[in-house]
Amino acid sequence: MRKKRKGSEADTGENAQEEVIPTCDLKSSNVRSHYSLEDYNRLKKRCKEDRGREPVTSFKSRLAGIATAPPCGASSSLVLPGRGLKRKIGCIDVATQTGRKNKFEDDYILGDAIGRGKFGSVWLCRSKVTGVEFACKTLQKGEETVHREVEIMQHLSGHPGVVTLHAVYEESECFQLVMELCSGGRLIDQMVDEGRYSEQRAANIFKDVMLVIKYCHDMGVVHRDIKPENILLVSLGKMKLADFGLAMRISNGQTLSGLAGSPAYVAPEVLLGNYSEKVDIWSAGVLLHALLVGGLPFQGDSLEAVFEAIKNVKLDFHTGIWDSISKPARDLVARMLTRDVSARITADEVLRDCWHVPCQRNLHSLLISEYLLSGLPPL
Ligand SMILES: Nc1ncnc2c1ncn2[C@@H]1O[C@H](COP(=O)(O)OP(=O)(O)OP(=O)(O)O)[C@@H](O)[C@H]1O
Repeated sequence: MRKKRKGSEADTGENAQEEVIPTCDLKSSNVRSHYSLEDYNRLKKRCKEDRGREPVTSFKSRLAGIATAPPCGASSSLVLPGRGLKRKIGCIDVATQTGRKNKFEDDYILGDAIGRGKFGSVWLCRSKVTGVEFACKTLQKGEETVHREVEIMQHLSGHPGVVTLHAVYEESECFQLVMELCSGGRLIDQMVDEGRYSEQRAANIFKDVMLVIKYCHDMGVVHRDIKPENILLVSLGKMKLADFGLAMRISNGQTLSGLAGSPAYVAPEVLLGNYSEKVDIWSAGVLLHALLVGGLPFQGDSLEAVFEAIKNVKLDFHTGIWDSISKPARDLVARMLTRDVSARITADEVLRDCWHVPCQRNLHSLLISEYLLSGLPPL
């Protein structure tokens, strides 16, 4: 029997709210995702105290992971032909089947561990033929959603904003996913190190994030776990979206159910039941807030409090730090963090927004806020 991984509908009950700090692995995304960046040190201490309690099973299995993937090849109401579905859902796509002929170790030399998620380890590896370095993610087959993660990565691979899947090796117990190596680290680590971003810098990274979200939506995929922990940096300030472990196929007009995501980034409608690809817009709005302000918009001392804030807190864009942020930037965050899903803007509309494509109308206010932040005179 397959185990349930991130996203099992069965876990949407009251247990979902029991766990406050689900994991103490500070290298993982959870602690940072749930709380403000400023709270990081405080949480570090609490995590230390909590160490020894039930670790991984409590979090993604109860909260983040929630919609189960259909077993590979099984039919599912969530896998319908729809927009952008360039291939039918299946197991392993031909393009990445080459690895099946050989074993992984015939073709690659395994190096050091470079990342660890709750459901897989990521290693450095080097091609024996070309000498090129890659990242290799090992996914144990027992996990129900593993097949879906592989399939969705194959479906999306090729876009400059998606981590390219180079090869898939299917072994009896696991899949080895050979991916392009993103050596710039995670956006979250840069955010923690550097604090809030200038509007110009935030706009640069945010635009790339939105381009890849729009691509996913056009391809009929909802990522469901947009957060800076899943944004990997590459050279020249470019980024790649990673970790499609919670991603789901969706067709036009279809809705998903099941609690999935990371608490601080989760959209209110996810907590209520039915939702669509617009959840990624909400999460990207939380990310934009974090980039501009240096903290998360919806916080609390418990998971319940965070959810309560997501459902009810009215953000005030007129006081405090927002004073130094341009009106177009504030407006964009507000339009993304709109609880009324039909009023929330789409990825396309976000990309057409004037803030990150400075137009005549708001260029001036952007320059003013850059000036206020930097102390340098505007150009
Ligand atoms: N292509 C890559 N290049 C470089 N590092 C990577 C790559 N893919 C993943 N990593 C590293 O490995 C970590 C874990 O990867 P990933 O998020 O895919 O695993 P996961 O088990 O699905 O994680 P999570 O616990 O967030 O669900 C990432 O945070 C990152 O540090």
